[in-house]
Amino acid sequence: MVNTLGRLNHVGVATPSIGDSIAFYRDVMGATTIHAAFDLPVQGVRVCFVDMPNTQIELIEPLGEDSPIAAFIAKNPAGGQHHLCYEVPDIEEALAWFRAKGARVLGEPRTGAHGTPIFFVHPRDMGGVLTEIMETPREQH
Ligand SMILES: CC[C@@H](C(=O)O)C(=O)SCCNC(=O)CCNC(=O)[C@H](O)C(C)(C)COP(=O)(O)OP(=O)(O)OC[C@H]1O[C@@H](n2cnc3c(N)ncnc32)[C@H](O)[C@@H]1OP(=O)(O)O
Ligand SMILES: [Co+2]
Repeated sequence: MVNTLGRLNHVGVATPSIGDSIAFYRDVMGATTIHAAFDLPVQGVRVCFVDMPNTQIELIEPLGEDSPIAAFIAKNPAGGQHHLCYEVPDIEEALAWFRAKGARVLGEPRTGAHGTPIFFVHPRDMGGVLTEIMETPREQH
């Protein structure tokens, strides 16, 4: 059993329009803290965090045709819940653990939207849930 799994950092929500989604979370859901959207070319997405009392919603919009979420949006044109992200204290330790279990890790760790290394595990090895593993930011260790 993985004994280093930390808090749920965010719920990834894919959207065809971050602008429309921001309006929805602000005007319909009553979100009060919505951070500025920004492009993250290394991950192929435009990102915007919406704060919740206990976690964040991570709105992601495809950045170009090669985006890893392009196929998801093609299948779900209105968008939808895309991934869950858990924190771990040590990304290399977590990577070794998932690989030793035979889970399909998608690519190598890269810098994520919070500036710490992340990797993804295929939904087929995670009960149908695309899972992001993220190293906890230093100041929270
Ligand atoms: C903002 C930056 C960063 C952060 O710091 O937080 C991010 O969160 S970036 C988020 C976007 N990046 C990624 O998702 C990278 C990892 N993802 C991938 O490599 C791909 O999306 C994928 C998981 C391999 C799927 O790629 P796709 O091209 O869609 O492949 P398929 O269409 O062949 O799907 C294969 C299989 O998986 C099912 N699937 C696809 N996406 C999801 C999903 N989000 N949740 C659950 N299941 C998913 C798909 O339905 C296929 O299933 P079968 O039909 O049963 O084969
Ligand atoms: Co994410």
